[in-house]
Amino acid sequence: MEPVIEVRHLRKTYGDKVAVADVSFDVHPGEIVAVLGRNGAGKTTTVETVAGLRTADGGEVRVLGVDPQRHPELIREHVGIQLQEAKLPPKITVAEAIELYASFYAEPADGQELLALLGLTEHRDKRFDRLSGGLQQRLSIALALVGNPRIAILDELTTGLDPQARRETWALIDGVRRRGVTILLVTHFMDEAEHLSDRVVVIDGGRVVADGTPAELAAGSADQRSFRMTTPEVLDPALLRDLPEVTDVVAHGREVEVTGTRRVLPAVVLELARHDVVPDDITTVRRTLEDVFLEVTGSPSTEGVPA
Ligand SMILES: Nc1ncnc2c1ncn2[C@@H]1O[C@H](COP(=O)(O)OP(=O)(O)OP(=O)(O)O)[C@@H](O)[C@H]1O
Repeated sequence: MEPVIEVRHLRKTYGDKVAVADVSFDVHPGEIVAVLGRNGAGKTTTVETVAGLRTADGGEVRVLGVDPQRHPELIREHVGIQLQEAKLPPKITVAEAIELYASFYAEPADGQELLALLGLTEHRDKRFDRLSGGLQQRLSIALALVGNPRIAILDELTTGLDPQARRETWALIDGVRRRGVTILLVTHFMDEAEHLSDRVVVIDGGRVVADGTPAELAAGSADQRSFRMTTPEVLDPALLRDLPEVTDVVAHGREVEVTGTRRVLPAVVLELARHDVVPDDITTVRRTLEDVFLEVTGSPSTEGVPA
């Protein structure tokens, strides 16, 4: 199937500041793709360019086959966008906001159904300024979906929410996906990307540093393996570091973690045997997305509960 979003060598600068240096990725129909990266990585600039809200300085963006800058009416009709800060009149109620947004579209979604999908039915008469952060967030998602979009762009979906509200929001996104909406999601939370998305595009310093399914990213490159073992005596890591199959050795006392090529395990065991060392408790190491993030960006992602 043709991708519904194609980004090729996107570049965007603000004066001297390079916000996006070179970003390319595709999104296919029905996929949930997370754009993951720390603050300032260039995520928002990227997705706002996809939505036609910013103009690229270089590269190419195609949404549903067209340049979003040239066909704003098509983008408005088929792309729903939830931006970082929902700006609504303070006194508007939940139901009124949905009705107002629905009036912008020729064929809007069923407002009642949307309220139910997002758990807002019982809050329909509450004023916007009286809603908790979690409810405001849900309303902003509902508003992004009210035009029955084929693509929804959700930026920092759960920032500022408590852990329970985050989990609830995740469950709602699963519901949105089941409606067949393609979702481009911006997040700086690893667990969110891992939980919600089919594919993760990691952006750092305005460039894509990794792109794959959460499982692919966690598995690492096909040629890389890591394992842990315990040795009878504390081992001099230099013994293993010189092997051509080994790329890294980390020792904590008798516990050693070795990373290397596909053949690293037999090479290490053979080398140890030459020194009469028989390792014990050999286990292969499965990397998490957090490890991948660390590896490709050089520092941890934002962890834990949003501030
Ligand atoms: N309108 C603007 N004018 C000048 N600089 C900008 C503008 N918008 C973004 N930037 C800068 O471009 C870089 C990328 O910003 P962007 O908002 O795309 O990153 P982000 O990954 O979405 O970060 P955040 O999670 O903080 O929104 C940042 O250094 C930011 O300060």
